[in-house]
Amino acid sequence: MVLGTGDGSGEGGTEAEEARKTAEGLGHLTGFGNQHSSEAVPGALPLGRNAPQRAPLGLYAEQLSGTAFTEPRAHNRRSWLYRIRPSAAHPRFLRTGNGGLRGAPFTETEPDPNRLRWNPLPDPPRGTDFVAGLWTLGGNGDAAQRTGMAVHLYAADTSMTDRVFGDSDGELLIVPERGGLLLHTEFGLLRAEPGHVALIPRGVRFRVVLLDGQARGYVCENYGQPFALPELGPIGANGLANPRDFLAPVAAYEDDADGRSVQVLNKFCGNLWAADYGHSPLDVVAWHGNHVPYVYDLRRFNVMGTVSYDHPDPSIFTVLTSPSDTPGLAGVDFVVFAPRWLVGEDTFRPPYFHRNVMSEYMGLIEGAYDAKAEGFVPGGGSLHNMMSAHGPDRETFERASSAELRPQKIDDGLAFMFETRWPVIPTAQALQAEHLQSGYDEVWQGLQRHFRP
Ligand SMILES: O=C(O)Cc1cc(O)ccc1O
Ligand SMILES: [Fe+2]
Repeated sequence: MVLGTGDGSGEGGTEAEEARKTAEGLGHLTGFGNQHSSEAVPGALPLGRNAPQRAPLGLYAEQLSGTAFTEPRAHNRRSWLYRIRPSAAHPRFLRTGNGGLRGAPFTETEPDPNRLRWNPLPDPPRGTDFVAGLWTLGGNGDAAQRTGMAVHLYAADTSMTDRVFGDSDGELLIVPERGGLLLHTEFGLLRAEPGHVALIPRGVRFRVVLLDGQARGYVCENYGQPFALPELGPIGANGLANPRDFLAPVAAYEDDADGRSVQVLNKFCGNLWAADYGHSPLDVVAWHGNHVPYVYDLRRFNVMGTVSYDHPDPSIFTVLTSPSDTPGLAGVDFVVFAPRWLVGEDTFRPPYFHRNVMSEYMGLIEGAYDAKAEGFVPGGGSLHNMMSAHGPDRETFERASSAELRPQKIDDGLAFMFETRWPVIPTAQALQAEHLQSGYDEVWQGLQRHFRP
């Protein structure tokens, strides 16, 4: 597929309608971590070698490495791109404004043990695109050490046209809450609707077209090892997120007339840098490899749970995990609370009261969450940092303690969690935000004394 460059004036419909038509007709490749390959023009992919003396069709060969050359095969991520011009053909990057974006290390505020909860981001000023609409809530680790993560939110009302974004600091797990996204990446196009997640690997350039005229959601920026599927252990060979439900794009390229200027925004060690390319950097005609973007529909998650008693730990809901050097201890896990049946006998069924060494940022994509009767709303989020006491609010506790324990379908919501081994240090803007809720502690007030010795 050869693509227009999206100046928003396509004939026969609005930009959003055109984009939706494109999004609905997209092909894709399936599987997680595969060695995929794709060519938009037959013969563009060299056979039998990666770097022939002259690449086919006059293309330039370029390797994009997401892991060190020498990492074990099981972890190694790299792709070969065959493009109209090499990425190296660019002028100097210059610093540009970071807007609401912040990076690790997070040192603006004193680490705060309090439980915090936010309402959704306010609507953005008109003309805000995805990158301009990014707003960092907090994070941990150090981008320069390739450890830790950041929690960002975004609110946008405008498509990116003459600019693309790439993140040297980490991969981006995008969780749309409102408005579909059409992601034009170096590898081709992906459609991500609310209820899907999209992953843009470290360094991969992309621009975001809005399918519904406005968009809102969450982003987990993972500075550490790339997200992988969790081991299944005694669960067996199937279940949780099944590899074949991950969709990678097929090759599609933009071929501009010379002279068009495209701004490439690069996030590097927390700051934004910009360079004007004289061509579209989304000019990859063919590619192969496993450092690739993908989307996953969270409703495909094969939920496991108890069929006897007790509330299983939410690690059973892990979609993707970024491992650390310590087995079982994730830099960050992405966990989904998807529709499921609750059947536990003599069991307090909602999430239990707990204090956790891991830090939990939670967001809501739609509906409600079974631990919170009120105040945790779609587009909002909560932060329960290392060892902070939390769990069901008063209303949920009272209801669930006396509920009749019939099999019960939870199908009125889609919540998720970024769970990380280090505390999430809020940014100054997150602590000063008008949409930070006051009085969150009150949801646990009034839990009665029931002790009868
Ligand atoms: O705090 C939360 O709501 C997340 C969570 C859910 C659950 O089912 C068990 C533990 C846990 O931290
Ligand atoms: Fe929790």
